[in-house]
Amino acid sequence: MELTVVDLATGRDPAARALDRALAETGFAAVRNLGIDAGTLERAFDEAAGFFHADPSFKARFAYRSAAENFGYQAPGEEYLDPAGSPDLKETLTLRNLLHGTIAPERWPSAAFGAFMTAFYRDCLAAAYRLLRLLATVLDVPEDFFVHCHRGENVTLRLLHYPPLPADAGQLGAGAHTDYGMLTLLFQDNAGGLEVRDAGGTWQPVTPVADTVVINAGDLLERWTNGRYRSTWHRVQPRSDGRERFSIAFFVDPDSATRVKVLPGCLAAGEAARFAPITAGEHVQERLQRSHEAAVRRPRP
Ligand SMILES: O=C(O)CCC(=O)C(=O)O
Ligand SMILES: [Fe+2]
Repeated sequence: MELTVVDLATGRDPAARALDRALAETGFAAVRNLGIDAGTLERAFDEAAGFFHADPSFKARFAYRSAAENFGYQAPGEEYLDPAGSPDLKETLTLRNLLHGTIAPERWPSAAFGAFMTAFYRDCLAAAYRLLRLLATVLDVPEDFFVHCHRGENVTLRLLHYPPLPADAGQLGAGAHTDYGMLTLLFQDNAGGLEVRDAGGTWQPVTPVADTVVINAGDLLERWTNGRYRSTWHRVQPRSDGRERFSIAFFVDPDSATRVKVLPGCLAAGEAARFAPITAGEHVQERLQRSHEAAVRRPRP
């Protein structure tokens, strides 16, 4: 499946219209000229490779402690993005809420790594704000409506590594899931493996498009728009060809206290809201807990 390309260099209104169409049709888009420097992105992948290729005992020093904190390293088999399925084969370093001075120095593999990732996170958030402002124009809310409720408390940078394991029947690199929040930015190498479930229920491999960033709508954006934008199911196939895969996800999730209620502009006259209002923090925590508790409830296969 070729994702619709949304080029931010085409100007505000054309870009907003293209973004609206892509999110309404598939929930996914490939964004060009998002404003992330190519050299910075390359370094982010290099830093991720350096970390994931380190000794398991080193990585374990930065272990993920709880879904409430949502920060730290998880080895392959620790997370179930599909809580009803097998554990994911990926390993991850999750970096949440980097701009508010809450991260203790010992939680970082090194001070330089922490400084770089914090700067990269800031760049990603600025890029995400450009998209949030475009969405505000199409959804007929004040320009900073979404920016104001994404100050960063739940905004999360996540480094992912899919090791080159032999194919393992029934077990995925990342299990089938929808994303929990507003939007996700996904940077990937050219290894492929990402699949999106189309409207007919068929899994479609997503062809990587050079110099674009994949974005997708999450559950809360689906709720805000009364389903106009779909929080589309996706998954990642395991690496079975001896190659490894790296990706970097940036989850743009609303601050916990945000009340997510269907926007009036997304309801036609007389149309009922399909979703009850919900608090963002509760939804995101509930989804995080489920994907992590599966590992506690069930023995490893
Ligand atoms: O690694 C990828 O390409 C996708 C990962 C993903 O969907 C997620 O972490 O939510
Ligand atoms: Fe995802």
